[in-house]
Amino acid sequence: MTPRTLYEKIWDAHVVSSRDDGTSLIYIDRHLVHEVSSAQAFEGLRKAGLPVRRTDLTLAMPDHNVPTTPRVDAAGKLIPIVDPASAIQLAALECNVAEFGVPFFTATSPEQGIVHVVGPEQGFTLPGCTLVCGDSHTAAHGALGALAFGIGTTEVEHVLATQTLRMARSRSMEIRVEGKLGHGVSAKDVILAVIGRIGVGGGIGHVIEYRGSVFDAMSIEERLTVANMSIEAGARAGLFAPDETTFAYLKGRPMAPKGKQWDNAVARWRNLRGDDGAVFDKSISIDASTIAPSVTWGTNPEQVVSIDSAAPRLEDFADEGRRAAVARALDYMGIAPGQAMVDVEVDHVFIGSCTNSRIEDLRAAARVLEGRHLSPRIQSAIVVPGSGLVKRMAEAEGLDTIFMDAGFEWREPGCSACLGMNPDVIPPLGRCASTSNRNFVGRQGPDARTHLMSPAMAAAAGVAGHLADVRAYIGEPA
Ligand SMILES: CC(C)[C@H](C(=O)O)[C@@H](O)C(=O)O
Ligand code: SF4
Repeated sequence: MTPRTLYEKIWDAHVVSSRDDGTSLIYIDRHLVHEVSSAQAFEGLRKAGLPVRRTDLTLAMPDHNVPTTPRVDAAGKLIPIVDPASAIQLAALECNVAEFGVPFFTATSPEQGIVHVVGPEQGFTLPGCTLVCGDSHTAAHGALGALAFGIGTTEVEHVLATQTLRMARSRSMEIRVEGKLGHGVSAKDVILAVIGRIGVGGGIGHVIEYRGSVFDAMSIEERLTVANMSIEAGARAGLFAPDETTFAYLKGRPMAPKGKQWDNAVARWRNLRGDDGAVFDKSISIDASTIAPSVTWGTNPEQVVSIDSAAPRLEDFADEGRRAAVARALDYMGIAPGQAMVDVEVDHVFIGSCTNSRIEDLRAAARVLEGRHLSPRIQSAIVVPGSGLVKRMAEAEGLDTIFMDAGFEWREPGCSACLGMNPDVIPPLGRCASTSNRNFVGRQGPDARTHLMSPAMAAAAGVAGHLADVRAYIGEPA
């Protein structure tokens, strides 16, 4: 048999039927549902008189529109949502899941959070499964060896009705990072470096497989950060082969298999790796020692540099079109060509999003903040845990106190300031050190300026009041 990549193996195992036009009907093992991309899909089912085919493989929760301020008052009574559009979205999801019998975490359940944080945390996401969600960052679940795709609302309806999806096969791409990461270099810096190298279009049409010693050494939290941003490189999905780290992470999770079923599952999952000799359509190799703590300077995640360097100069770009694009990005960001990144003053800090709101992210930020305080420049600083479970774990460790002593607000789980869809927005011309994944024009609010970075770097920027090199805040390597 021809050696196959991990992607090819999972794909082949899920093909229901194939057509001459190159598309296949793929079986879907898991479906996550949130309020933004599901309303019309449920409406479609209702009109067609169809049920949800496999409610047991579906899990819904609100995340994008929920306010991150307290949801119940001191007496335990629900606090109504002020924004009418959000209130309608959330009410629609609640009606839909009740009518169709879909398992649901309400905005006040302890398990609620961002779908991409909750899926892995609950053991809903499993190695070798196909997982979809009407959300582009579904790629994150590839961290556990799930073939995970973001889909549109029409496809959400198709999956709800049939538990299948029609898709064309993607090309395969290997991203290999070998060596040892330097002091203060995080998973976020690795994926920003990858996107900086291959560009926001570098992964188009491909499923990325992350391989090599750096990825092998990563925790699941770190792998989730990397896989999450596969989509920012244009890729269809990102995959890590499951290993002992994966099995240890999943064991005992509420929705993961138990007992004999667990043992059987692990035995199966051990085969989920690319065969020796499998050929990728594209292979990229990066030396870990070339990756530094990084920040974006522009308006897409590819526009990234190491913190100890400067924004580009226009004369660095021979191509006129590129030069104009760089000039536009710098202008939007209010950064002078060639300006040193550490000279860029910051006035907002956002620690959260499905990229960086897990317990390890919060620990990394808290480590920088312990015994320190936000700069008086900072107008808003919020920490938004990715889920209720992350929040409670952090509180049990005293991280909330560290954040609040440093001047941060400690919020309820949700997408928050990652995108301007709820009350957490960055004001026009406000500049935010953000642990999220998109720095597009207007992403965090109209005319807001976003610098993407790791949680530790965002904490350091908050303390300094300008973009700052985290290495100065975390001491020497042990
Ligand atoms: C609102 C939602 C559909 C969207 C996505 O698809 O990713 C959002 O999560 C985002 O990050 O921009
Ligand atoms: S946290 Fe941000 S990137 Fe993630 S799902 Fe929510 S809006 Fe999308």
